[in-house]
Amino acid sequence: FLRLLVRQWLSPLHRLPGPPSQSFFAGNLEQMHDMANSDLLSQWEAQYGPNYTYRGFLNGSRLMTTDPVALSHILGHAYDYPKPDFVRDSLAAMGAGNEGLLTSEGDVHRRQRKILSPAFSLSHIKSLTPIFWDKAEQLRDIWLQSSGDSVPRIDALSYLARATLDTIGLAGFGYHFNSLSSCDNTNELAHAFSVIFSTARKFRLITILQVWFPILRRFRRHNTTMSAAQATMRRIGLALIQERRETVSNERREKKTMLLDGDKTILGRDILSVLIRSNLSASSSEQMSLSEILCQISTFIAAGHETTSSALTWCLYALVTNPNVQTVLREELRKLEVLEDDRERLTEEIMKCQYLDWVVRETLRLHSPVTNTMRVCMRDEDEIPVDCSPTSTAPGGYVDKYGVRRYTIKVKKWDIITIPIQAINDSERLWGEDSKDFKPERWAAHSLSRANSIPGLYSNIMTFLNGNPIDGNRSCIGYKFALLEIKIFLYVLLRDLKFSIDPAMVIEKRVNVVTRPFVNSDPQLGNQLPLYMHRVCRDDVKKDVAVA
Ligand code: HEM
Repeated sequence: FLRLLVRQWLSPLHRLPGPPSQSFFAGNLEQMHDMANSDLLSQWEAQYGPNYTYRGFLNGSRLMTTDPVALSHILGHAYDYPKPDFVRDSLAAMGAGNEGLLTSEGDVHRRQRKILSPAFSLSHIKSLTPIFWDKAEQLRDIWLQSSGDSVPRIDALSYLARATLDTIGLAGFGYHFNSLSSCDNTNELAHAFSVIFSTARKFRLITILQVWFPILRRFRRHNTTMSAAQATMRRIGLALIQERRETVSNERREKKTMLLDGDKTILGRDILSVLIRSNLSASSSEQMSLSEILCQISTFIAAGHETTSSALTWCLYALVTNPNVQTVLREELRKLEVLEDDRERLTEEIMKCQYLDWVVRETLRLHSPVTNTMRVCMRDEDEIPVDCSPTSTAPGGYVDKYGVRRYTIKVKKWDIITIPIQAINDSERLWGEDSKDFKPERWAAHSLSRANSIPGLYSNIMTFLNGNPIDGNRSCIGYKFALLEIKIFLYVLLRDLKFSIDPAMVIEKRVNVVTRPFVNSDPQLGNQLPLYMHRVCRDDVKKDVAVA
């Protein structure tokens, strides 16, 4: 504790400008708690520039940066700037385990990422598309059946969450959650994960204390549910691994081809099978242990399920609040219908459809499922470079608290850095005055905008974190999986269904690891997105296009 106080006292971050602290104990943390629905970070950026500090526990200064040059440096040197221990611990407790890709660091991470990479290559992800099609069509049929001639109201969030859970179960490790077909949470694993992610987090002092005093983490809410979920996960995971190992050993014995291109069956194609093959091909010192493989299974669920369902839900929200965009998109997607008999070609064309791509990028920009992440400096000291290029209103660099213009930020070991993913994605400084508006067309002229310098893995947005790593790649390994899944779901759902929303309903964002919608007037119902929907036919599409 004393070390913490001394470290905070000695941190060079004190020199940076930033908002005044609100309390000695919690700094600005309480103020920042509901920032998904406030304009707090935009205001701070406008007032203090892209590099500033806010205050954490006992007024410790933490760096907040939306500066593309600083971001490239911090995220590019991922092993010198790992996730802080309390973030890893909290992700581990939420299902990712202590030895999975999301929570491992340094050489262990490098080794795991190398073994996992083949399973996330585009060619392999494409071979999983039959699962995406099946689950999207199953959901569409459920919604079509309930739509009939009337206009029913459904909670899009809960259905999409079930559909994406089923998808990751099958594509990730060949497991049938069957949560779309059984709406009552009867699957023990599905139930465990739904409890963990369902509760909105309140601002609580104990949460801050748990960051600094690990012993208090024993009193986390849902610890019992989590332990039960982890035990269930372990039991099911061990059985799945054993099954896959036997299949892969048989394959090797029979010298079957390791790649299954051309084969339309799913068996043996799931990410876990590819991981086990890739692991067996690695040298024994590089191989993952059984417990590491087990952790990857829960990591796929924790990292790949709620994130994708959140993205899809916000896509539908963006489309109901921008009905003209929904009409144009449906028209574009319906043009691809002629390829229905050739699924492979249709999938290729869906991936190439420019308007769909703009809509998805724009949704992921404005509604990033993960709104921020944290890093801690592990170099004894470092100088983080900042954007030095002058703008029309300001010269490059930043002015510190003492009025000195500086071109780097000095940091010391243990200094904490917040990467505000959503605030980078909708920064007015980077995206222009209309940065908060949903405008798919902005992507037509994107290469000319200042946002072009954001080091995002995908489309200069930070939703999947950074591309071009220098040392250590911590960007989302599943982003191709997510994009393909999102696009196929949107094609299937929008082609036959038209969605709308009650215009009087106020939708807010609630963040609990991922961002989900919440109806302001219905807090007791928790996270939800109530939408109206009805079946569309060709004539409706023509009429809508004429109006749009
Ligand atoms: C729209 C959907 C998704 C979003 C927005 C998303 C976002 C992210 C972000 C922001 C990170 C970095 C977290 C950090 O370092 O602080 C990440 C990492 C990761 N994601 Fe995703 N993700 C998505 C889908 C998926 C899917 C479908 C999978 C797996 C099937 C997946 C697996 C992972 C894994 C394993 C990591 C850890 C990578 C590493 O540290 O090397 N994600 N994701």
